[in-house]
Formats: sequence, structure tokens, C-alpha cells
Amino acid sequence: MRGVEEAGPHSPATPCGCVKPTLETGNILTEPIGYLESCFSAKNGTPRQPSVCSYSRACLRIRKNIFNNPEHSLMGLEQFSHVWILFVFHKNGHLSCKAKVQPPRLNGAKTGVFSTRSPHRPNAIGLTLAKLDKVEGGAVHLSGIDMIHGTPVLDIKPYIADYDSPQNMTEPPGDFNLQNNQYKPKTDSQSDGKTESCEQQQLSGCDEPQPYHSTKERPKCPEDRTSEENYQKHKDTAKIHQTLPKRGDIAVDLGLESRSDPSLSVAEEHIGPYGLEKSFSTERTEKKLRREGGAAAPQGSSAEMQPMAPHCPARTADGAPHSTVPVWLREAPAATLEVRFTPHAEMDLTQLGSGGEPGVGQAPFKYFQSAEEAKRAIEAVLSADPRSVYRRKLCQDRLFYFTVDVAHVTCWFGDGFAEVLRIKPASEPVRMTNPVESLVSLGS
Ligand SMILES: C[S@@+](CC[C@H](N)C(=O)[O-])C[C@H]1O[C@@H](n2cnc3c(N)ncnc32)[C@H](O)[C@@H]1O
Repeated sequence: MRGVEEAGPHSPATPCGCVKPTLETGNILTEPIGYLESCFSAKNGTPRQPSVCSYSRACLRIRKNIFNNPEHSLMGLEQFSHVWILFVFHKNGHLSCKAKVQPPRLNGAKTGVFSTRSPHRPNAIGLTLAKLDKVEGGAVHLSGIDMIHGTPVLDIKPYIADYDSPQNMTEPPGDFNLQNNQYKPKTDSQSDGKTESCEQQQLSGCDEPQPYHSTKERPKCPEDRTSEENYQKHKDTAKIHQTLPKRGDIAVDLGLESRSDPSLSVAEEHIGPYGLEKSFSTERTEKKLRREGGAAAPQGSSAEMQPMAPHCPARTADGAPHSTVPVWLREAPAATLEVRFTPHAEMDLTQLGSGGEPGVGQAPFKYFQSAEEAKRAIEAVLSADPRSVYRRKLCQDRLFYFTVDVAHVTCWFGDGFAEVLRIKPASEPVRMTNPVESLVSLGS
């Protein structure tokens, strides 16, 4: 394969002195196609992934300065159930980012930024798979989102399972290839004098870098290794500690809806983006529940992730390749919390849904259809524990606030639960970002 010429932002000129078009150097000046109107006003309390809360709603209106007739650009989109949303993490606060980050699920341990969904990355671009509820003129109505109000959106693309899910990828028959994570031992004559072990092939094929460090023992080939063995290996190397997970925990780990979520229809499960992992997770859930617990990163440590046995993908029953995730994502320590509402908070919510105190005329919810729906959304957000690792460890007894739709929620966290204390009308309406401020230059 031909190497890609390095033409960074500081070398826009060709050897002959011509200036290369910026697209060729990878520098683009983006112009948001619209600014998201979201039920979440701030980062606090916004789900970490779209799968956390199926009631989280948003609307995106295509701007007229992108297309004179925004509705033309959305023609045909209504035929899709899900869309990819590419957006800018405009509220990151700073442009800097680190090569290693501490994702909340790792409870303080570090891993490479590109193996996470951290908002703090070289180009502050987010990618969310949202449910497309409705296309209305030049606007799209979405649910299951994890972006805050005012988020500049760069693009919408339809989710197409045939293209976007490894389950649906076709492969050359009977051949080893790097995409399918299958190990086929090389003969000596093939090996070129270099050691290309199962582990290397596995590494090249897997989504996540999870090297073995032992050179003495040739690791089992992916298809030989059971997930139980993977777990054992991880347990040995990462000095994990065990906690008994709840069912919902696994769902959140893998970006799944909770099974108790009544909005999850069979059709969505079937065609949805996480269908593959769902069957996968059910099996793992059972295994996980059978044994005593899951792995956890060392509590309170800021250690780097220890090398661990990859979760090696096998294949689905019909022979399609699985996707692979690292053990820390499915065995992470963050548990699903039980969510309670005080009688006072229940009352607040009912009042809010009915338009506020009698005579005050407070507008009811803008995004939720009922107080019941708002309650479910609050439950979903809190059960996934939205606190940062810092807050979880050092400010455990502090009150936690967040705003969803017109509800300003006050709660506190105890051992394994979150309790909603008050729900008041949000005092400040969310202000839209000035579009001019949101022009983002990428790659410079
Ligand atoms: C972990 S990111 C994941 C986003 C996306 N699903 C992805 O994988 O790229 C989601 C978190 O980003 C934060 N966030 C959402 N919108 C943001 C914005 N416009 N600017 C900065 N941070 C944002 C919220 O705290 C939210 O919990």
C-alpha cells in the first residue's frame, strides 16, 4: 500500500511552491449545519452515551445559510430509523488534550485517548448514534442523545447496518484476514523470519490494543479462548476486585437499553445498532451473574491499564464476525444505581408536568411528553451514575444538580443508590450559542 504523504498544517505548499487546497492537507473550516436543541442544558447530568437514556430528546434545524431549502437536504432521511450525528464538543473549555485519559468506567486508571469516547481529543469531534423520531420540514427530531443544548452539529449520516455493523460485513471465504480477528498460524516459510504470532494478528485485527506481554507462552488463538479464560487472565494481570453486577449494568456497559425500558420494541432490537451486542451481552450477562462478580480497575488508583487478555471475538452463530471491546468496558466497576424519589420530589415532578403551581402558568415540559417520561429520563440518567470519578470519590456526600428539559433536579448519592430530593422549574432558559463563535477550524 502506498504511504500517505505527510502534509500537516505547516506544509501546505507542494515542492513546486503551489499552495495545496486545504482539503488535501486535512484542514477544513467547518460550518455547523445546525445547533442542537437538547433537553440537557449542561454537561452535568448529560448521559455519557446515547444508550443511557432513550427519552433524551433533541431537535436539529438545518440552517438556511447551509441550504436555502433545508428540507431538500433531509429528503429521504425519514426512511431511516437511526442516524449518526457528528458534532463539536464546543463546551470542552479548552482545546488541549492528553494522549492518555481516565475514562469514568476505569475509575481513575488511564488508557489511550483513541481507545475511549472522551470529549477531549485532538479534534473535539463527537459521534452519536441517535434514534430518528421524525423529520419535519428542515428539522430532525432525535432521541437517545448525549449532547447538550447548543451543540454545533457538523453532519448527519444515516445508520446503515449493512455498512456500519461488523455483523453484516462479508469476507473472502476461508481466508485469513485482519478484519475478522481469526487466527490462522503461519508456516515457517511464511513467517519471513519475523515473529508474527497469534497475538500480533489478534492485535492488528482487534479494535483495541490489548497486548500480551508474555513471550514464553504462546497465547491461545482467539477462537480457542473462552470468555471465561479471558476473564481469568484479566483477573490475574489487572488485580481486579469483584463486585456483583446488576443486569442493567451490563446493558449500560455495552451501550444497551435497559431491559426494563418499555420503549425498546422488538423491531428496534432487531434492526438497531446494538442488536449484535445484545445477543452477545445476554450470554455474557448470564456468565457474569453465574460467577461471583466483575473485574474492576484498582479503586482510587490512577494507574495505567494493565495489559490484559483481549475479549477475543468469535463469530455469531451464522458465522458473521463479532465486534470486540476491551474487558474494562464490560467488567468496569461502575455499577447501576438504584434510583429513589422522595415524596417531595414526586410531588414537584407532578406539579412541573401539569404546568407548575396553580395560577403560576409555568410551561410544562418541552421535550418530555409527561411527568412519567421525565421521571424515567431522570432515573436513566442517575442509574448510570453521571458523577465524575473525582466527585464519586472525593465529594461523595455533596448534592448533585442537573437540568433536564425544564426540570432542575437536586439529588444525592449513597451506597448503591441515588435519591432525588427536589425537582424545581429550571430558572434559566438555555441560551443558544452564537453561530459565529462556533465556526471551528479542524486540523489546525
Ligand atoms: C463521553 S461523550 C460521548 C459523545 C459521543 N457519543 C461520542 O462517543 O463521541 C458524552 C459526554 O460529552 C459531554 N458533552 C455533550 N455535549 C457536549 C458539548 N457540546 N461540548 C462538550 N461536552 C459535551 C457530556 O458530558 C456527555 O456526557
